[in-house]
Amino acid sequence: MASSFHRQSAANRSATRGSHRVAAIVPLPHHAVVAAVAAAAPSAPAPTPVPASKLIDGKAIADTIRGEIAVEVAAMKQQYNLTPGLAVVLVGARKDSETYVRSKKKACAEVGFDSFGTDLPADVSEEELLKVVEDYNADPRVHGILVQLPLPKHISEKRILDAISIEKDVDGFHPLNIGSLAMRGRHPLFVPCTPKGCIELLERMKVPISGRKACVIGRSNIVGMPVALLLQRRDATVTIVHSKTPDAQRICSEADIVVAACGVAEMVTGDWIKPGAVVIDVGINAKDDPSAKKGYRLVGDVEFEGAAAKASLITPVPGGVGPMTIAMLLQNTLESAQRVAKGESVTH
Ligand SMILES: Nc1nc2c(c(=O)[nH]1)N[C@@H](CN(C=O)c1ccc(C(=O)N[C@@H](CCC(=O)O)C(=O)O)cc1)CN2
Repeated sequence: MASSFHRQSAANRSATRGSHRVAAIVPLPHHAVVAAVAAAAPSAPAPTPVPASKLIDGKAIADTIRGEIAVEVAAMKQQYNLTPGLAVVLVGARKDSETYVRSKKKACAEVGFDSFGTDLPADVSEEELLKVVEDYNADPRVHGILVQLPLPKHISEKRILDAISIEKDVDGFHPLNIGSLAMRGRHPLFVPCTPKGCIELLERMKVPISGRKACVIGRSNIVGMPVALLLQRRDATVTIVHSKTPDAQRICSEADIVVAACGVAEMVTGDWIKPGAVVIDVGINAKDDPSAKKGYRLVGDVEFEGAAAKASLITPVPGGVGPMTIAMLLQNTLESAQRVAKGESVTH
């Protein structure tokens, strides 16, 4: 096909204008053929833009929260002469982890926190990493410790997370914090940041939770399981669906609130969504896109256009849950520093 597809050169086009001469034709390079075919082919209808009123703007909400935290930090400095401090430990050189760690340190500076950082090589030993955690446990300037995940395979994530002092566990991953989250009448010192961010989005958007059916897709320790516990604590009727759940789509399509945290790009399509449901998309996946500058774009675990057509409210990716993760980390660190400032003893 390419060889039979031709265009007029600019010179030939101008020569034809008004003269009815038959223009000479020149072969077109392959890439131009492809572009021209695409332009000539009946194109798929452009997706209908999602109305702004349906979008949960996580970035704007996170910015508001960060502003609120900055005000509290200034007050704390004045009243108690105390500055909240966050220690961030990075192991290895994963590009995404480096980006998140940079964003966390920048966010600390913006709200007036002190930040401390330790960058370790990917082949660091478990013992060396434990020593770093223990030093931060003992440092009174540090109110929160965060070890960026994932860790290299040779390091036991469990051993490292368990070593973080419970009163500095601002990621909320310590088993005592998760255990308290699961028990009625108990209150964890810290709630994991991404699940906490999902609930904060629902609450700030005034989405009723009590008595509603919620479906959480995914059962990870970091997101699926704690977000399900948080929804249940707010009196939602929660179903967790996962890779072994028969008929996950039907179960999800009965939910008033959907939290997608399955880690599979665009798995949750419009037919999973009940008309009027609220959709919180936790996924961040890179999808090839030759038209994008980087050659890819970020998509969630939800197929956005299809789900948005059914939902009453939906988070975009990027700009939905992601920015809330860092805002909640700051909030947890502030709470930790406030406990110290007020001399509150930490009990479980
Ligand atoms: N110790 C931890 N490790 C990891 C956590 C965590 O909560 N604690 N969560 C994720 C990564 N993460 C924070 O660490 C994180 C992920 C995404 C975002 C974010 O703002 N995403 C943006 C898009 C960013 C981009 O362009 O790539 C968005 O969704 O708008 C912030 C933090 C795993 N590790």
